[in-house]
Amino acid sequence: MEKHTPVETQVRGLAERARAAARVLQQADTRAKNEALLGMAEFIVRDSEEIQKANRKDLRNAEAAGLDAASLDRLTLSEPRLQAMAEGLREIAALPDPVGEIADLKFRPSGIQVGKMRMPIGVIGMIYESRPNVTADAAGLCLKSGNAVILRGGSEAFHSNQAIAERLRAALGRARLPLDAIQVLDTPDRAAVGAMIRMRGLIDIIIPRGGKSLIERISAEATVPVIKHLHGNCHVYVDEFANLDKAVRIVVNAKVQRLGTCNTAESLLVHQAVAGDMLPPIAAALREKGIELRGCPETLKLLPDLAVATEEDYYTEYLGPIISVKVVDSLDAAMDHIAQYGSGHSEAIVTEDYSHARRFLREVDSSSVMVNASTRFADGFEYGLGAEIGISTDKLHVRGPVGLEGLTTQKWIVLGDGHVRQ
Ligand SMILES: NC(=O)C1=CN([C@@H]2O[C@H](COP(=O)(O)OP(=O)(O)OC[C@H]3O[C@@H](n4cnc5c(N)ncnc54)[C@H](OP(=O)(O)O)[C@@H]3O)[C@@H](O)[C@H]2O)C=CC1
Ligand SMILES: N[C@@H](CCC(=O)OP(=O)(O)O)C(=O)O
Repeated sequence: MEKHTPVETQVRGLAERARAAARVLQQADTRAKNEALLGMAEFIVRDSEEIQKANRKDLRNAEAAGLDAASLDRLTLSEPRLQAMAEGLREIAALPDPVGEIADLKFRPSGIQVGKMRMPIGVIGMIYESRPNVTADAAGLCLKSGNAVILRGGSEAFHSNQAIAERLRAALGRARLPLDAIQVLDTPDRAAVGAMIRMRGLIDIIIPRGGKSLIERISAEATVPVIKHLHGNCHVYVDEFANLDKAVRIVVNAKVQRLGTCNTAESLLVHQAVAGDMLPPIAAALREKGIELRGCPETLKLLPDLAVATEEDYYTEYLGPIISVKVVDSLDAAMDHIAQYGSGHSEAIVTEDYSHARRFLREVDSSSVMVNASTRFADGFEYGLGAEIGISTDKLHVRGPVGLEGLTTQKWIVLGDGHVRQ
């Protein structure tokens, strides 16, 4: 008989219970799911002091471990953030239920009707950063889309996630839905991640949200299908036909609006024909916001006091107040640079030229490609999905911001009335 480690046995138990819960959830009616979502919001608000107490424990440990200020901020659950989490759950309750939706129903010459019905995926395993609000967002989206979920948040958020999960599960119980529809791993041991990603047959999809170390492990070890939500080395390309005012606004917003998110711009490309006019004001606007620029030799001719950008810089997602800069001699060179160094997340062109905009949209192979807009728009809420589980940098089964629909699949349905094939 195959031997399992204690962690593997623990994760298998969770996955088996999730599988059983998923079968019930698949049939759950919208009213029960919404009742649970509203209950989750209610309990999070009601027990906000308890949740913040657990969060303070995490914050103390994280501070002692020397976590940086941006990460501490992401970990913090203030009263307004808990209110926002609750509001997010209420918004998910208000979204239409995608499960059971029938589309494309058509008569065939044989007389049968053929169409597609939207279904939950089943059991989702999610591994994500130390941002405890994601626990509620992800659980809410999975529930509404009829999926059971096993959540593994960052270890720094361990106590916060346990406290939130307790409230989420209490709401499931009140709505008479299976508690095992939402389970949070109760160990920070990374071996549990290794076990989750090999639970083929019990977990249907793994959604990893994270950076390099997570990518490497998933790529080497996962046997369960994966929808990667990975790092964003996002670019803004200021074309030779760019409008200066738009360029400054877009570059500043894409870099500065939130430094630590995956859709933040990490690299600025500027066409050489306009670099002399546009780089100095763009650089000044970025520096005013405390951003350090690291440039190529051409950039340094215009802005000699900058640090030199190395090859490594162009591959780097800083998640902080630094941006790499490169002067390029054509639209093709900009797109080649993005193809080589980018992570396929989100890229923007600033241009007034229709043909360049069209080529950029068509030829850049990233999950979101934008014309004259900030990469920070790559977000489920901004795209009208209501909420998001994250941004898929994979091409299968869903790409870009993933909302309720991305957490479902479609099966074929056939309606006959005694029809047989000739
Ligand atoms: N595309 C998207 O939707 C999103 C992408 N991101 C990306 O995430 C990154 C920032 O988040 P960050 O917190 O640094 O991410 P990390 O990759 O460090 O951590 C994310 C999660 O993965 C776990 N993990 C990391 N490495 C391993 C490993 N080798 N084995 C097992 N588990 C592992 C972490 O656990 P542990 O706590 O043990 O470290 C944590 O739960 C950025 O690159 C950002 O772009 C962030 C949000 C959304
Ligand atoms: N869509 C989000 C970014 C994705 C996200 O949640 O990233 P992160 O803040 O790194 O966990 C936003 O635009 O704020």
